[in-house]
Amino acid sequence: MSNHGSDQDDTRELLIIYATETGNAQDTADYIARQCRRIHIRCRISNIEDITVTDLLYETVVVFVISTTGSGVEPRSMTPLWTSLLRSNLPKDTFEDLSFTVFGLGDTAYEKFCWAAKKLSRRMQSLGATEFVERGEGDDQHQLGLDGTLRPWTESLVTRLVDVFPLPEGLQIEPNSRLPPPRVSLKSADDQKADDQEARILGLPYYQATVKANRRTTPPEWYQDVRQIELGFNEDIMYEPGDVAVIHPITQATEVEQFLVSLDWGENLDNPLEFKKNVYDQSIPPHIPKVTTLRCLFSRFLDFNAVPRRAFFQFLRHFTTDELEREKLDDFLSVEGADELYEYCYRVRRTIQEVLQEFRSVKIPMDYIFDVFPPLRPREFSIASSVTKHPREIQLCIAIVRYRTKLKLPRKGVCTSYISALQQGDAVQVGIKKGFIKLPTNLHTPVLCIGPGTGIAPMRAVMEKRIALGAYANSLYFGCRSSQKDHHYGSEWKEYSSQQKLHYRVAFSRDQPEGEKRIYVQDLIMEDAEHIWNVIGLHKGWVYISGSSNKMPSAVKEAIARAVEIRSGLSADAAQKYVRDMVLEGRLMEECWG
Ligand SMILES: Cc1cc2nc3c(=O)[nH]c(=O)nc-3n(C[C@H](O)[C@H](O)[C@H](O)COP(=O)(O)O)c2cc1C
Repeated sequence: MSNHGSDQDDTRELLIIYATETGNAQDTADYIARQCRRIHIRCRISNIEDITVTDLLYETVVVFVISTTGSGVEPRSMTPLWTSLLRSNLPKDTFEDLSFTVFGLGDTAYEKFCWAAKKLSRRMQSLGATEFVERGEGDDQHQLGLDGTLRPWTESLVTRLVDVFPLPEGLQIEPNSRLPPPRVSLKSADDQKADDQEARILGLPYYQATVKANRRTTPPEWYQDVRQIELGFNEDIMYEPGDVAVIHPITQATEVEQFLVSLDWGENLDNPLEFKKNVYDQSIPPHIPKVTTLRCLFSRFLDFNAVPRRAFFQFLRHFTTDELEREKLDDFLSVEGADELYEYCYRVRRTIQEVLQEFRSVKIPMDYIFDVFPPLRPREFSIASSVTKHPREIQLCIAIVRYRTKLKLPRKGVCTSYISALQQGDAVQVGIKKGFIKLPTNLHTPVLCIGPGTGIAPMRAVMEKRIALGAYANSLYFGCRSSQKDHHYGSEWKEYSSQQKLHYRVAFSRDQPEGEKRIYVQDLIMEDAEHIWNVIGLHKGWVYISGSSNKMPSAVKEAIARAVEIRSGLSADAAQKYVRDMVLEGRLMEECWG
């Protein structure tokens, strides 16, 4: 990448390509574009699914923003480009004129941290592209959230870009504190009727469902509220074990009203509004109706219960009229104030709504709603049923997210709160997405499922389908705290095993007397080394691991390797390689979530 003089201003442009599964990479692309604006570089932003190898040949500078999903896998939207990039007939100098960098989004709690970004970076270099800024790795576990890694990395990107594209004469780097233009202009559309459209689930087949049941399966006093949700459809739907249901939450009407009243927008709640996009390099939530209302936007499209990003406080700084509030916000945004902001907001998971209740003099100009409020995101849940056993139905096993921090009110998950309040007969929009599980076509091939906690959901789908097809070489290892409180689908497992259709093992971690070692699924796997080797080694069985705990999959794979070592006579290293090879052969699959 050579230095460009100021006479080449038309080249002060780059392409940001994002690959996202749940939207964070798109937000990140928006943020990078805003930072590039400060140095007068124009960014075009593209979803990776719209990009081909040929498109890349026409680019000179590209910033990739790539998340990782499903245990080291690239987001689905990236698969077509990724497959083309892997073609062996691409010459080694394909991208010799291209400078690129990658910012990965990931979570260090997963074994394959930022895997998709790493793979892409390596492949681009092997095809001749130059990595002009070292790859960045965003980590969900950072105490300041994504901002903790994204901000310093973007600073280094900006510095490098200024090096390469010196600022044209007369132009300065704009300070971060400058108020960006709003993403949209809103105007009243009194003569038109608002369309109270649902938020669509992007790029997926989606269906109208009716709630048939919403049952709490754990006792009221139990620490975790787990729900059995049954959704009925009046058409045939198709899904396979491992597939996930995507549900778009709707915020409760009273909550939306109270919030809009608190912003002084109560009088405009139902006034029809039209909006025009003002800026080319920032996104707005997809599928917003052409004529809408504040009520519709805050019920279905915008999230005021999210924990705010740092940029939110930057906007508040512009929109407060109170000197003391401004000082407080300046403190939060200063380098020295980072810890204070962490304590105030991130550690206790304070929400946008709660922050606004404290900064009372803030008046948000309505045109800034898409800048200040993040999109209300759909969430994914592994389906716990099979169409074979439950036609026209989807069943889910969901733990309602609720926990305490130092703040008085308990913290609640946005989507699971919506789900927990669903009543029989309510309508829900459901998208169906392919999961990462595949079943063996040969019914004699044994399967071994390990799904502790709500990780049991996709395993129930596997068992229902296998048993309905007459495949009885099934093993299930389940773990929970108590035989009485959270033994999900326990009676079904007992019945299948009494019919010799299932080898069922369960670890109740808290049922032992005080002081005794707690037992988990990995302990049972090690105890059952002979059975495990019989299934995976002698009969070439397939293994599925599923659960919400990030550390569990590696502990389970470790235990399987130990079992292999004990029974097969392989060395410890060879046994570990055996398990890694099972992953490569596609006979060990994971469906895990954070
Ligand atoms: C089901 C699931 C699987 C994930 N697997 C990984 C993983 O294997 N490695 C990793 O670094 N991060 C993993 N993550 C974390 C995401 O990469 C991270 O949350 C990121 O911010 C998501 O960005 P996106 O919204 O653009 O897709 C996973 C997240 C989920 C929900």
